[in-house]
Amino acid sequence: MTNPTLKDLGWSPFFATQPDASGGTDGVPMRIASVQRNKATGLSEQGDQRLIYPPGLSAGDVAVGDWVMVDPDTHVIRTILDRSSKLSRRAAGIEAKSQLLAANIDTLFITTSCNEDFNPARIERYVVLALDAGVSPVLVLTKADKAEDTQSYLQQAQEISNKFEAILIINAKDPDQSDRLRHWCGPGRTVAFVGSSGVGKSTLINALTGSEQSTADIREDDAKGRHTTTARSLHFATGGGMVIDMPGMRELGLHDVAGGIDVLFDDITELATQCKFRDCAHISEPGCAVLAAIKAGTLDEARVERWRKLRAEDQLNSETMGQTRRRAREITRQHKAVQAAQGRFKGKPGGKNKSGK
Ligand SMILES: Nc1nc2c(ncn2[C@@H]2O[C@H](COP(=O)(O)OP(=O)(O)OP(=O)(O)O)[C@@H](O)[C@H]2O)c(=O)[nH]1
Ligand SMILES: [Zn+2]
Repeated sequence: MTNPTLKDLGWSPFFATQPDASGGTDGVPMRIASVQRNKATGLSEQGDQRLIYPPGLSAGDVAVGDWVMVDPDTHVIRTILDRSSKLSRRAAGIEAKSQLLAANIDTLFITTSCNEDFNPARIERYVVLALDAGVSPVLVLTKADKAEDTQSYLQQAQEISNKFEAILIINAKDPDQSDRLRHWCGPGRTVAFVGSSGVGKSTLINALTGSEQSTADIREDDAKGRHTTTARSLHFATGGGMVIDMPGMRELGLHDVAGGIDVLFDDITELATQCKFRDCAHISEPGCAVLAAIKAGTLDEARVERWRKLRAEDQLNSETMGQTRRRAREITRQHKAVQAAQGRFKGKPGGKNKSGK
């Protein structure tokens, strides 16, 4: 492939007009293709480049899909440009930390199969993630060739949400069918895949990028499948557009997605405003409009239960992560104060400040 143009890589006026990009500096814009602990890979019109994190910036601050301005001589990242969209989750593990998943995505392909993998609660999580980030969700139902009744899956999917930009039912192994995804991969567009292991994400990504990443055959008795890839990465789709692979996402802990929950469950959100008590928990309160709708048969109780759980999880995670962030800020503040004091002690007023900012 000849070198891509910035536009091929997804560069747009949204990025070009940011002060850090257009401020007359000699920084070079690059798109992050992979993030490792000690380095990142950036793509530019000159090809790919190994990038270095400056002091104060670490791998956790940079997402695959990010646009960064890079020092052309040292290849040190100068700034991360504002993101048009950002996907993050609560990092796996007990510590309440946010983990960046991907940035500057236009479409999220929520992938599941027409079999036991199809799970409304999981699909809703992904939809909330996308809607909250302002990313368009497209539901891709794979293994249609193995299902007896694909229509029932379509119907269930429609009941989950009317916010999907499209619902595709396909055999991911048939190139004519996987080609339908190209509609969202035009030049300059960026798409990402999420879904359980073994649902066909690699098969679809390989079809779009024309490359041969390894796809492991899952055993029928191994419901979780086997993970063949572990790191997130950005690839070119043949015919234009970019694809972000996000493997190994066994858990999707949500945080700070109240807006996305409100949009996905807008009917319940609207009803809840009519409850008698403002702080109604919709469990047993008198005058609860949500419970009344369930009783009248106009609202699915299981869906309300999932809505309640998602809201509770989001509130808990957002709160604990807010505390972690505040604590981290406090530690940084104290650290800076100590550095400044030491700087003064050595006769350097205010401590050292190389950037001059
Ligand atoms: N019959 C059929 N098989 C499929 C379809 N999609 C995927 N497969 C097969 O299912 C297996 C798993 O597919 P992958 O593409 O590796 O799934 P994945 O989602 O990338 O899985 P991880 O890499 O573990 O996250 C492979 O053997 C695929 O060939 C489909 O639509 N129909
Ligand atoms: Zn209520």
